Amino acid sequence: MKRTIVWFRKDFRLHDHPALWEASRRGAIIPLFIWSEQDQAEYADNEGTSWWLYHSLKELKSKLRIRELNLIIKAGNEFEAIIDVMKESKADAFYFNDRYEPVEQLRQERITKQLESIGVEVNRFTGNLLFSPDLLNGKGEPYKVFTSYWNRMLQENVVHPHPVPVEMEGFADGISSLNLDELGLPERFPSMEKHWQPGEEAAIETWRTFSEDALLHYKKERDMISSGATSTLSPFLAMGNISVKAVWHAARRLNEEDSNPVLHQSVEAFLRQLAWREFAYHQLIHHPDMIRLPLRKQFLAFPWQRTDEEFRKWQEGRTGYPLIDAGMRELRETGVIHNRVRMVAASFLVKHLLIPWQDGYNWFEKNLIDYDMANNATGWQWVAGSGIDSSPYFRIFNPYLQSEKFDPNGDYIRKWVPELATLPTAYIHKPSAAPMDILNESGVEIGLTYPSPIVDHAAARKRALAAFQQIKGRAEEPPV
Ligand SMILES: Cc1cc2nc3c(=O)[nH]c(=O)nc-3n(C[C@H](O)[C@H](O)[C@H](O)COP(=O)(O)OP(=O)(O)OC[C@H]3O[C@@H](n4cnc5c(N)ncnc54)[C@H](O)[C@@H]3O)c2cc1C
Repeated sequence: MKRTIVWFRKDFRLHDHPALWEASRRGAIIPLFIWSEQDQAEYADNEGTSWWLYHSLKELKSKLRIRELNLIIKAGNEFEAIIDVMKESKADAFYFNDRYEPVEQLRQERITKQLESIGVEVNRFTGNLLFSPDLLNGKGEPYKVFTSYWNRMLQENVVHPHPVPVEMEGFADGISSLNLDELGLPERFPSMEKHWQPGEEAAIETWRTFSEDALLHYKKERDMISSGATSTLSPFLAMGNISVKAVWHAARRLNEEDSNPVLHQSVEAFLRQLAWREFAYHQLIHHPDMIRLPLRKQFLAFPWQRTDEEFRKWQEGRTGYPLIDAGMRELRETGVIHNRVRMVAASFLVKHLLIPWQDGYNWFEKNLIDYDMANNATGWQWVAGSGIDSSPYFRIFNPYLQSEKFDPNGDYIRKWVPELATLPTAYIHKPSAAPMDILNESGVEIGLTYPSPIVDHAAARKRALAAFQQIKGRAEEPPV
C-alpha cells in the first residue's frame, strides 16, 4: 500500500484540494500540519488570523475524523517533523499545494530538495490560485498592466475543481501527534465571533448566500459601503477554506444558466476582482521585495513626514474625518474594512498625513482577518501610486466627497462612529462644518466628543502634491 503525506498550509478544506485529491488516488493518506517556527512567526502578531487558524484546523480535523483520517499535528523544525512522520508512517511520498509568499517559496524549495535527495516522491500543485502566477507576456516578461493580465487570463483554461475525494484511506497507527490545544492558538476571540464563523462549511455557505442574494447587484452596488453587495469571502480565500477555482467556475456557471445582462455584468465585475488577486500574486512572485520597497523606485526618495501622534490617531480612528474613523474602527472590531473605505483610509494615511505606506501595510498585516501578503502589498502600492498599474499619486481622494458618494445616508458612519449617530445626514460627513445649534442638538462637541480634523483637506492636498513634485522629475521611470 502506497502512503502519501499531505501537508496542509492555508488550504484548510477538503473540496478542490489538488494535493489531497491526487494523494487519495495513490493510496493511504497521512494529513499533516506543522506548527514550525516560521508558521508561528507568521501568525504571531495577528490574533484574528490565529483564531481563524485554530478553528480551521479544528474543523479540518473533525471532517477528516469522520472519514477515519487523523490530522497529524507536529511542532518544531519542519524537516525533522516530516522525517519523523515518514519514519512512523512508512510513507514514500509528500504532496502539497504551493504557496507564493517569498519565505514560503524558499521553504518549499528547500523541503522539496531535501526530500528528493533521500528518494521521497514530492508533488506540488496549484491549489490556492486559478493559475500558477508565473505567466509571462509575449515578450517573456511579467505583466505590468492589469487589463493585459486579465485578457490573458480569459484565454487560459482554469482547471475545473476537484470534489471532496469520496474514498480516502487513512493511516494513523503509531504516528504521534500533538493536540490542537497544545499549539497555544486562541480558541476564543469574542469581538470576531460576533462577525465571523471560520472554516470550510461557513465559506461554502457564505458563497451560497452571496450568489443567491447579492451577486446580481454586485457591479452597481459593490462600492456602496452599507449595501452588503460584496461577497465577504476574503478571509476564507486567505486561509484557503474555499477554493478560488470553485468560486470562479460557480460564478461562470450562473452566467451560463441565466441570460440576464445585469447578472452577466455583475459576474464579470466579480471575476475581475478575483483576477486582481491573481495579479497581486503575479506581482509578488516577480517582485518579492514589494512588501517593503516601492515598485516605482523614484518613490524611494519620497519626502515622508511621519509623526507617531498622527499615525496613532489614524490607527485608533480619531482623525476627525468620519469615514476614515469609521473604517479604522470597523477594522479593529471586525478584522476587515470595506474595499472602498480601505482605499480612502489608506490614501488618507499616505497622502493627507504623508506617512509611509509601509506603516499602513504593517498595521493591516496585524489587524486584517483577511490579511494576504500579495493583496495587502498590491493594495498599498496601488494607493500610494508606487505600484504597477496603480492609481497616479496626484489623484487624491477627498474623504468628504467619498463619504457623501458611497455612504450617502451616513449609515456606515453612524454604525462605527456612534458619537455622531444623531447628526443630520447633511453634516454627518463633515461635522466640523455643522452650525453650532445643530451640533448642540446632536450632543456633538468638536474637539471634545469628536476630534476636529487632524489636517485640513485642502492644505493636506496641496502639501501632498508639493511632496510629489520633489520626485516628479523621476516619476516617469517605469516600475522595475
Ligand atoms: C490598502 C489595501 C489593502 C488590502 N489588503 C488586503 C488583504 O490583506 N487581503 C485581501 O484579501 N484583500 C486586501 N485588499 C483588497 C480588498 O479590499 C479586499 O479583498 C476586499 O475588500 C474583500 O472583500 P470581499 O471579500 O467582500 O470582496 P469582493 O468584492 O467580494 O471580491 C471577491 C474577492 O476578490 C478578491 N479581491 C477583491 N478586491 C481585490 C483587490 N482590490 N485586490 C486583490 N484582490 C481583491 C478578494 O479575494 C475578495 O474576497 C486590500 C485593498 C487595499 C486598498
